[in-house]
Amino acid sequence: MEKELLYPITNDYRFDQSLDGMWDFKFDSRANGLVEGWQNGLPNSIKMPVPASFNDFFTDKDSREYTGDFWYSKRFFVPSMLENRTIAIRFGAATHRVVVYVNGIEIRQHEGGFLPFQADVTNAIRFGEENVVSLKLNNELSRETLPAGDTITLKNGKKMVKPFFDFYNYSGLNRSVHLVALPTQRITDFTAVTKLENGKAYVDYTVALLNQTDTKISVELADDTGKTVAKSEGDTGTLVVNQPVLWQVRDAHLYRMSIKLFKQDQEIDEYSDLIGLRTIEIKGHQILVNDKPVYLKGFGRHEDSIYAGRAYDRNVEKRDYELMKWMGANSFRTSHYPYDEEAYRFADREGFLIIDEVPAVGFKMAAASFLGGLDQSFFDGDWIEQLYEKHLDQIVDLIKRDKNHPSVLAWSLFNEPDTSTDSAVPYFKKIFNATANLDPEKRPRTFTLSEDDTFETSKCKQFPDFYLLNRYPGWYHKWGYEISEGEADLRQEMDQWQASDIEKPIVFSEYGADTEPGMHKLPSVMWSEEYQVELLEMFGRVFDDYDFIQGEQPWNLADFQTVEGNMRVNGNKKGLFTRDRQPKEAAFGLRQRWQNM
Ligand SMILES: CCC[C@@H]1NC[C@@H](O)[C@H](O)[C@H]1C(=O)O
Repeated sequence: MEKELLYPITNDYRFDQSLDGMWDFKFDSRANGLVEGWQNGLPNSIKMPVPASFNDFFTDKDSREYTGDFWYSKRFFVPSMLENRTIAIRFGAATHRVVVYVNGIEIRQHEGGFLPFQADVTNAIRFGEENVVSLKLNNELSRETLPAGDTITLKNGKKMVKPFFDFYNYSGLNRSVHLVALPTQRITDFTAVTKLENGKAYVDYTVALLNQTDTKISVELADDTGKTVAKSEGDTGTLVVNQPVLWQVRDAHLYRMSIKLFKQDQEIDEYSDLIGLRTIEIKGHQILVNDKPVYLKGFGRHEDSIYAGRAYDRNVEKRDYELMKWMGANSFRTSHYPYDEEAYRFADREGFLIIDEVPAVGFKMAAASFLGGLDQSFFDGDWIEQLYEKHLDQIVDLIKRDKNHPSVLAWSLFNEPDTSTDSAVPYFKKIFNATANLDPEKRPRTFTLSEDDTFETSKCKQFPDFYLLNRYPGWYHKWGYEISEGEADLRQEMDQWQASDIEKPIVFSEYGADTEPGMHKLPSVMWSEEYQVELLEMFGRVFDDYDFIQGEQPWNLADFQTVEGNMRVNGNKKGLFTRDRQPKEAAFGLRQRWQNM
């Protein structure tokens, strides 16, 4: 659980320098880098881009599939003028775990490959000189890690991951690295929660400090013209905005919240960030934004692109937003892990709603179906206690990092966990109880129900504030000419939800068909573009017949890289767009449906 996750900025008190670029890189297959002194720098290393996954740069299989310890290292200068400040290195993510060394001294460790963390290096660096940061990463999976899987050792001695999910185990420094200099007495966090009443916005805020002695706080809110519209003082308070311009879905308006810290009337720190004035509520079968019902049109996505793997690439993000806007979308789920912080800033600006998901994926032994399936309940495993600690830790940090984004609609605490056995219930009860008050705004919490976890079979329907359904009739069962049976089964389940006393919205968070771009067949067959069109049309017909269905997010926005398997053709091809972001036939049909909604 990180203490400080504020996004790095530069101003008169704070300094932020990127350490992105080419780093030294070296595999440590015998895990003896530490003994050989790699914490002081890497001998006989190669150069590796940061941010990037290392996997797809290589031409040999052993390097691409490498599993185990591997090191990054970089020399960096710290100017003397930064003395008397806290010096830290902030990592956007390191996948999946890391030990941080500076000038040979171990600074800290971090577990969890999709959230930021900060290493305070003040006592290890030398001012006015070159310093060296060395990182020992590890990308193995286990049943007590997020995401879940196994790691095996082959007869040839090579390690290999066996994920309980299908996205590729891209590894490395997948997000930006920053060198930051901070005031020793400083702002470490803030919250801003909006209420709307009688045409005014009331922003209840809190400010957290490191070392509060003799300090005072002032807070201002400025509109997008820079005009101050509200002021307050103190570490908690309410900013009152007359005639607020609200943050609306696909019509975003942002305000800049500026916090100033004074000591004996002298300003010693300032932090500002953009917020949106809006409210979110689940009411009966509806999702309300600013008291108005919203129907979610969007996608499950992946951070995935050619060459850099899972690395955050703002060029890809920009193209994905242009595609989603072209489609008439208004939302997406960060399947199956927290995305880079910039992706949420895109959504804040574009007025997109985000279902923000932790990497609690693979919590289902049958999902290891690429490995022939493992027949037992995941929640009966002896790994559950360890897993719970890491799971809660990552939910805490996810909410701490993303709580002030107007785009965040809800928190997804699992993807397709096995909720078909009683042993799931105590685990879910602990997670949902422990996370009930983490979000100051108390946004809805949910998880995706896999297609084996139906209205009849799931034992955990009592927990979510609304439902995310992953359903694959027409693909994983009742496929091809049998699709009419698949539709009938789906309608039967929807009738059960409708007949129940459950008064919560349902969003379809996954449905789709693998589709080979350019494959055409009349009449359609599976894998053809025509089949994907017909399957999505089938789902559209069902959605239109049940008013408690309040959202549709087909799987996936784009094709993406997966593990190898006899059910994958160089990746998952359920994208509405190809991996290089060009449309398949189904994109045009779905666009027309959404334009007319
Ligand atoms: C029946 C499970 C479907 C599965 N759901 C999780 C996604 O991460 C996968 O990509 C998707 C698929 O297999 O296409």
